[in-house]
Amino acid sequence: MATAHSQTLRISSLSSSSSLSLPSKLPLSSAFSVSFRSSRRASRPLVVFVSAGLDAKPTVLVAEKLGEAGLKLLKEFANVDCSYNLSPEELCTKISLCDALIVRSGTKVTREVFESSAGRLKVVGRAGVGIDNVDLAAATEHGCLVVNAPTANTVAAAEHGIALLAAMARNVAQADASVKAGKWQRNKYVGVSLVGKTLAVMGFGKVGSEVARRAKGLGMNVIAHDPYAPADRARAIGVELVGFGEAIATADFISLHMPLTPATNKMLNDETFAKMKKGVRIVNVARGGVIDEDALVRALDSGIVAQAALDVFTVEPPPKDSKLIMHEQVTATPHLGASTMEAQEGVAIEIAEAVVGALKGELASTAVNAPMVPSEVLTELQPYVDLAEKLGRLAVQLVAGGSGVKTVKVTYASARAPDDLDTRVLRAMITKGLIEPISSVFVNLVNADFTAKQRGIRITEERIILDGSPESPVEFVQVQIANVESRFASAISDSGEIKVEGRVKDGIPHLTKVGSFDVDVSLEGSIILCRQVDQPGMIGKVGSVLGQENVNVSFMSVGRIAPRKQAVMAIGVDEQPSKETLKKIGEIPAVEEFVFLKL
Ligand SMILES: NC(=O)c1ccc[n+]([C@@H]2O[C@H](COP(=O)([O-])OP(=O)(O)OC[C@H]3O[C@@H](n4cnc5c(N)ncnc54)[C@H](O)[C@@H]3O)[C@@H](O)[C@H]2O)c1
Ligand SMILES: O=C(O)[C@H](O)COP(=O)(O)O
Repeated sequence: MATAHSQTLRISSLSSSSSLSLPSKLPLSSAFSVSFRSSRRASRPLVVFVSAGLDAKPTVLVAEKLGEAGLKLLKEFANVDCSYNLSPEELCTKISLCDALIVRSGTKVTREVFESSAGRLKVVGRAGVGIDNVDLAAATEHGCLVVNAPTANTVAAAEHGIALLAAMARNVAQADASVKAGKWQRNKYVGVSLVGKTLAVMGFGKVGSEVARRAKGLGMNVIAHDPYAPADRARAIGVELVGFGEAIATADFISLHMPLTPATNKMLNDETFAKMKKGVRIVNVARGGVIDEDALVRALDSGIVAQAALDVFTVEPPPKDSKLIMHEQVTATPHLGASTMEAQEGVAIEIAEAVVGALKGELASTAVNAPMVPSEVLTELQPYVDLAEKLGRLAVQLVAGGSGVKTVKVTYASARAPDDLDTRVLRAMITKGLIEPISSVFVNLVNADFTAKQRGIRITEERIILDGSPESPVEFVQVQIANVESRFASAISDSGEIKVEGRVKDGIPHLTKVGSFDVDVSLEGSIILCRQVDQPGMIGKVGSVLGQENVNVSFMSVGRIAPRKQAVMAIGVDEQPSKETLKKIGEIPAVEEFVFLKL
């Protein structure tokens, strides 16, 4: 293998005029401007979700009632259209004029909504926890970020769960209706006590654990079932985590607090009701779909379930003649779990901040369909993110037309321990760099993996663990594209792949290797790569051709195998040289091949 040396020259400014057609047919510009700009800019968004031409205020459609404080925040940044009770058709019509949509649980954000938005919709904010009313797969495919407000209504939901538990046990709703009907039925509405009874909390997350804490205060014996909850968190509040079978078989009361997922759909059904203690009482403030409602009616009729208190239903609002709602042993509320003044103000602020942040290009910490990376990690990774995207852009432009990119290997060399380096953002940005120059697809952190998969590009990642101080997160990043031909033969490494490697120096991304040649050019503006026979005067010759067209050279570097043998010259240019100028470079006798690459 050739040992490549490199010499770096900083050249202030050279220029000229002339031309040549580009050796490849690759479209070099992308439909959207790129989110990561020159690392010399003072403050840059990490991810731009709004299309580039959007200099005017973005438009946010608020499709369900939102607290005033949240609306105020939104209005400071965006045009806010509050249109409630839209039909699905009206929503699809409006959405093409909106950059963000805010909903609660009452609006179905379907695939049709994303399709109708024609790419403009960049953020869906769910003012609450459950995102089962948003088609997440469709959102991801359309590069639309989904954020929720996961914490502000936790206490409200837990309090409602406890309210339903107590109201059910003491027949509060039924007795109230009876008194209002002019009756005085003291013997009919004898209840059951909570103290000393076993409550099974199904789903020991935010709401479930708050319900458990409160139920302990009421003197209940609380057990919980949650396959993903840490046992020590449960133990800390005196709750034992048990298996599903044990939970439903031993409980006097069951309270549901898991999300609706394919795994939890109709989790309580004929089979599971049959395994419960006769006379069990059930509370559901999670999602209606976790119970098979017809099976619950049967279980109530047979007495397996003595009572149910339900805030949520498979279809909301439920049909007026619903046997379940009309059942005497059922207490029902119209999805009120999150509906306290306090929770709604909190949720509105939480979602408004997340949506505004996302529209500004910040990564929301409550993103549902994008990697959640802590902001300090993002800040540290920022120049590497820039590097990653540019290496992807360079690598794909080196591929000869018709080769078809299928296999990409990314290597990160770092002194950090593998679990101390989150490469998801870097991989996404390399994918963005690889795909955007060759398609009209807008790639962001949300849809990068999906888009790569859809295009049949397999991206594998590898780590080189370096000795030494782990001060900087990454020493260098390599992008290799296998099984392709290159427009610039020197970009093919000894092992046969197109290879580009880069580093961050003083906060600025640099290209430091092309194929087997060491170079050093800062990744700003565009780049000309030239292979020539190493000889005196080459830098001057190329520089003066560019100078004649007033093309500003920002950086130049020569990597060579050995003195007077082949060398690769990397030239950073601020402007795009004309075809004539590129042709003149190609005509310099010692130049064997060259390529112009747009960053
Ligand atoms: N009625 C309302 O107005 C209202 C208000 C807030 C939340 N909710 C609903 O309550 C539920 C819980 O909300 P949260 O904020 O506590 O969410 P969370 O994500 O904090 O907790 C959900 C818990 O369910 C667990 N889980 C997942 N699959 C499970 C399974 N198969 N079996 C048992 N546990 C499982 C998870 O591990 C997690 O700990 C959600 O469905 C949410 O939509 C309803
Ligand atoms: O998942 C949630 O946050 C609750 O179900 C609340 O839904 P809502 O915002 O429609 O009240």
